[in-house]
Amino acid sequence: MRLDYLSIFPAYFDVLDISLVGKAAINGLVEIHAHDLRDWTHDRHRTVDDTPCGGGAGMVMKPDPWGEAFDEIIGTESDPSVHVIFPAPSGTPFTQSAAAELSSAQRIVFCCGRYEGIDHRVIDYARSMWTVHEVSLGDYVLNGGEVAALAITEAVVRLVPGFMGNPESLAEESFSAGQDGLLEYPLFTRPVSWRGLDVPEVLMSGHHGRIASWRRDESVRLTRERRPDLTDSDSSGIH
Ligand SMILES: N#Cc1c(-c2ccc3ccn(Cc4ccncc4)c3c2)n[nH]c1N
Repeated sequence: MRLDYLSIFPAYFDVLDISLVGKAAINGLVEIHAHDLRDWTHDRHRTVDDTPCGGGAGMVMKPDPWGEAFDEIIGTESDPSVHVIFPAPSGTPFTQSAAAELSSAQRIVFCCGRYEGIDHRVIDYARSMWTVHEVSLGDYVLNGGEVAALAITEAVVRLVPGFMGNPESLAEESFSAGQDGLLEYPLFTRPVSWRGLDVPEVLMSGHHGRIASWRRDESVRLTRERRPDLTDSDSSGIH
């Protein structure tokens, strides 16, 4: 899997070299390429933004640098196997199932906007050439797309076959298909007693059936408390 990041702050992605994603890069599972969008400007000030047509506050990212960067980084041929991701507050909420789908992609290009966003023609052009995803991390406002690109990268790469030492652990995580769309149950390890707080006795019983039942009950309880929106979905084990 090749991952490209287009941003006016490419140094944001240096962190990928020290993380597990960096290890995946060393193992050849992923290739990481960060690019400075300003490298595709031609004026002295390396301008990437301009005022919004129709007025309004803030600045909008000009289409020209994006188009020239696309030509050099992706090419000028249409290829639906290339996934181009535009993080945006107006995007579709990014989910674990979206991460799972992207984990089989061979090429992902993250377009990290800043200011008020990117000229919409850039997204329209990308849609005419590649598979585009306009996604949002959640209902809060960030200053740009870089943090979202990092979060999406981690969610996707950890699902790439060969990345996780123990792929079975993925099946028990919150939001995974194996968890019936429920939140993960509380976790405990040694010591059994810590500052007057004890590990639930059932977990020390060695009775696998009771342990499984306790864990399921806890997942259902937590999901009902914290994510009632998940309890109505068809994939959840609660109805
Ligand atoms: N994914 C995601 C996001 C973003 C996000 C993503 C890309 C850009 C580019 C520019 N901005 C700043 C901005 C733009 C418009 N309105 C308000 C702020 C961004 C925010 N904010 N919140 C999320 N969950």
